[in-house]
Amino acid sequence: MSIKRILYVLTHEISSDKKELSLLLALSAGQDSTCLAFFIIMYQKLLYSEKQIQVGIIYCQHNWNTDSLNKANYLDSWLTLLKKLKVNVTFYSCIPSNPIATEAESRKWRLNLFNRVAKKYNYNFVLTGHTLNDEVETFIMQQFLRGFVQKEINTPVRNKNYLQPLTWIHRNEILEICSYWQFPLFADSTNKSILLPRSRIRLELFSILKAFYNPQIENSLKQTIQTQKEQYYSSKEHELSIHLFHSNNKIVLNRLKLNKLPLKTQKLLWRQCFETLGVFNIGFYWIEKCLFYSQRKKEFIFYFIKNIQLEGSAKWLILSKNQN
Ligand SMILES: Nc1ncnc2c1ncn2[C@@H]1O[C@H](COP(=O)(O)OP(=O)(O)OP(=O)(O)O)[C@@H](O)[C@H]1O
Repeated sequence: MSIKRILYVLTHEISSDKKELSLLLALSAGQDSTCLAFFIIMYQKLLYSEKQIQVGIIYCQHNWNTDSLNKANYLDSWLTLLKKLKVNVTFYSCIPSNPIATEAESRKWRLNLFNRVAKKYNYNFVLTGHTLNDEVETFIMQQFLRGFVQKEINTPVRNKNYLQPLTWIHRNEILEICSYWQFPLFADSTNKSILLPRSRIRLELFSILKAFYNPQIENSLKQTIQTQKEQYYSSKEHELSIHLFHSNNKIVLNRLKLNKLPLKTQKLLWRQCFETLGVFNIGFYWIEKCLFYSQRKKEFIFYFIKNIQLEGSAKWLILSKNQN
């Protein structure tokens, strides 16, 4: 993996016409975000004559496992190194006011914190070190562990200013870069605990799939995810044009516009509508029902599971949730 290519991707991801740019990097001390930190610093140094780039590094010390203290010490030495290199970086080390018990809670806490710090100090972008493997593992969790980890895999506080510039690189390639450049790393013991669903997928499921079926399983899945994402974003664009009204318990759609969209897009849109009302992973059967009813020109009312109903008239379709 060439450094040039990574810097090229970074430049594209962080495309901004502004002369001044400020980036907040979420550093966990793991290999991926450490590697990203060094790339950002390189990017800052290389572009210094064209752009003024402010770099902030945020580390959240959630203390939900015993490694956190060691990590904090490790980060101190990392910072000393940055000072030696005369790098202009602002560092934010954050500790929760109350103890956090689980990984899911600490994740929620730190995402909120990233947003707050970015807003307060005017950072244009928040960058995380997610890799191709993280995306693939999340995909598997969404497919097979529905409901159980729904809260963990949904990231409600994210917004478009979140960048994940390493999602096209395999974790092993990052490790190679880190070893080659001898970046300081911290091995988080929780990454090895099969009690966490994500680690179990990585350490057990993928190792079996790789050994017996497809050594490139992550890359193959990544392509599927990419196609899904493209469909999702194109349906998001359509969504804006057919939504007339939209709240947590009611969505009004323009039936005529909806019926002009390709079937695939209509299906995705219905799925998104259910998700807006808090119903995730709606079955194919119900989506087919929506397609069937949206073709009907007569007035109708159809009751779904979970207090959801679909009402239709010649022009409108109203998907709503009964609160009682
Ligand atoms: N405690 C934390 N403080 C700040 N950012 C974090 C923290 N934990 C995770 N992140 C951010 O979220 C990304 C993905 O989180 P994940 O739990 O997969 O990290 P990790 O595997 O422990 O470390 P890394 O991704 O750096 O190898 C990290 O790359 C980092 O950008």
